[in-house]
Amino acid sequence: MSTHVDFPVCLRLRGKRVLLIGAGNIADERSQQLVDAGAVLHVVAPRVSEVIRRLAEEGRLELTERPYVPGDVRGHHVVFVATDDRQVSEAVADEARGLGIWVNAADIPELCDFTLPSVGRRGPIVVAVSTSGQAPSLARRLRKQFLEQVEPGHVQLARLSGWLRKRLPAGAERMRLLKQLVEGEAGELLTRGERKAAWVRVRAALETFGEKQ
Ligand SMILES: C[C@@]1(CC(=O)O)C2=NC(=C\c3[nH]c(c(CCC(=O)O)c3CC(=O)O)Cc3[nH]c(c(CC(=O)O)c3CCC(=O)O)/C=C3\N/C(=C\2)[C@@H](CCC(=O)O)[C@]3(C)CC(=O)O)/[C@H]1CCC(=O)O
Ligand SMILES: NC(=O)c1ccc[n+]([C@@H]2O[C@H](COP(=O)([O-])OP(=O)(O)OC[C@H]3O[C@@H](n4cnc5c(N)ncnc54)[C@H](O)[C@@H]3O)[C@@H](O)[C@H]2O)c1
Repeated sequence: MSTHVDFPVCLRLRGKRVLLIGAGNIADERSQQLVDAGAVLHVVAPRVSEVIRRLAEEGRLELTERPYVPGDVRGHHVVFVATDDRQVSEAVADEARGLGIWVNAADIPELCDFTLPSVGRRGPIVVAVSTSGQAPSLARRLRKQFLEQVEPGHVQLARLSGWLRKRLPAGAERMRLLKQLVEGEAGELLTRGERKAAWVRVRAALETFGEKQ
């Protein structure tokens, strides 16, 4: 049994050119996630699902309705293949590899430069579970369980931390304050839904911000 582990990252795809070959069931969810992430998405496929057609009509992706042809991959940062034809997936992966462009082939690990974890979201919080390719359906089950543990208070806490990050100058004191926000009383109160009491603690901490520098 393989003992390797994959290296997890969160890609910032806003404005990046992404190619998706195939427009069926698997491509549906991929295209929605990629468009939500702000990717400039180009889909190539002869048969197109309703979801992808609607996204194209809304101008949220570019659609080319024909089979893949060599040359399609050039000019993209990353490529996803989700076709029902293994030979097509191999040809796309070959072209991508020749150009040094990273490729994911749905359900074909040996063609993948990266694999996809099972993903769930609550606001800015992302739960992603990988099993290093061993058990995708377990990844899905665990993702659902972990996501249930993310409370509305956690989402508020993440948003508050993000808001403070933008407003306070970076440095040791900000780091201390944000760590204290999450690990201390304010975080505990927010997680329990006691927003007013939490805000009193945050204001007190902000009033003394700058004095300890
Ligand atoms: C997590 C998720 C993300 C996503 O796809 O978005 C994902 N697969 C999901 C579901 C799923 N896939 C399969 C089943 C049927 C049960 C089963 O076979 O176990 C189910 C369960 C279901 O459908 O409920 C079949 C399957 N998948 C792969 C193989 C090939 C092989 O193992 O050799 C086969 C056999 C094909 C065959 O037999 O022909 C391979 C991969 N699938 C991966 C990701 C990557 C590893 C992720 C990890 O490390 O955990 C990797 C390596 C490559 C990749 O695709 O990136 C998504 C859940 C999304 C969600 O949360 O809903
Ligand atoms: N749908 C599932 O739940 C599921 C589960 C496990 C594995 N898979 C695997 O994932 C892959 C994709 O499944 P799916 O359900 O999305 O298939 P699908 O039949 O819904 O869609 C296949 C897509 O591939 C496109 N395609 C075919 N030949 C092409 C070519 N030459 N160039 C470009 N596009 C081409 C088709 O036009 C279509 O849009 C398959 O290998 C399937 O075995 C799917």
